[in-house]
Amino acid sequence: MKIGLLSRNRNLYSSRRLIEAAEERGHEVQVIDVLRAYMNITSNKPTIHYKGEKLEGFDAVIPRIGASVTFYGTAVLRQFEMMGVYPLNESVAITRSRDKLRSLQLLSRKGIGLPITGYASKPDDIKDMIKMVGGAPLVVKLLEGTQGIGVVLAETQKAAESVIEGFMGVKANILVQEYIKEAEGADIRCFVIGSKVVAAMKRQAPKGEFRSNIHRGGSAEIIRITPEERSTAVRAAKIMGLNVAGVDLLRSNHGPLVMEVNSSPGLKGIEEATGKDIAGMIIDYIEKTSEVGNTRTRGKG
Ligand SMILES: Nc1ncnc2c1ncn2[C@@H]1O[C@H](COP(=O)(O)OP(=O)(O)OP(=O)(O)O)[C@@H](O)[C@H]1O
Ligand SMILES: [Mg+2]
Ligand SMILES: [Mg+2]
Repeated sequence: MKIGLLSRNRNLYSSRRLIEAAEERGHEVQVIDVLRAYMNITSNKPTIHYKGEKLEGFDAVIPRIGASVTFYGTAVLRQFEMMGVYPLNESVAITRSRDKLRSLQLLSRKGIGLPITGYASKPDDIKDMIKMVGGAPLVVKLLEGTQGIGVVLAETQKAAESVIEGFMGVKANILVQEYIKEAEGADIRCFVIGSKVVAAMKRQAPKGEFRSNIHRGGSAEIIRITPEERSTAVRAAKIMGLNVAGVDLLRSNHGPLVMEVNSSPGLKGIEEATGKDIAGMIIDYIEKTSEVGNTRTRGKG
């Protein structure tokens, strides 16, 4: 097969591993920096050019589109879809998963367990909003945050009020969420391929910290998950329309709660923690599933 890897940097661990796994299996891989691709959207003959040449003959594309290039990156991916190229994850599913509110709404509609979550733009009554989500302690999250930055635990009503007021004062988009204390500073990353969790790791925050992000000093180890956790992760990926997803769960005393569903989950942490060849499994999955039009949007993007 000829596989396009949509990635801004071929030297990142995930890109390197995917190239390696594809080449080991006899496939040809071209790395495409989406920002450098340009497209012709004339009726009926979608084309993509790259460095002066037409991109042709691809059987599949693997999107590894960073959050900061979602808009243009998904447009390039959509163009591939319109050309009949099989996408590992579809553009519509990626767009959907990048919108945290939309994702939570979709998951809630299907009855997936979620922490009680509130969202507001300019509430007149912050006290009532806090009451609505069950009161302090609360987790307040900047929607644009990653790696745990902008995730704050407000332990008291007063702290919650002032954190929310503070974020709103600088016009930040925030979520206000029930604090799952019994998770004890851990979350579980389930790596889903197709309809299976192929690997799972537990990330544990250091002492005195509730955020399990590796960037915040968290540590990762392989973990056995329960059948309920397994089915929750698989269902969440499916609801988002993602073939490959990183589903983050919190263990609450009323079952697994989905924190988020990631459409370009990194391979480094999970391969190191579990010793599994996730890149190889992704390429095997593409071999089994890549067919023209084998997407929910039937190649219409
Ligand atoms: N409602 C919650 N209850 C308990 N712990 C939480 C809750 N929300 C988040 N955490 C902890 O804080 C960490 C960071 O939160 P989250 O994953 O939402 O933000 P982020 O990692 O900054 O964002 P992103 O994953 O998009 O980069 C989680 O991994 C988890 O350990
Ligand atoms: Mg996170
Ligand atoms: Mg996240």
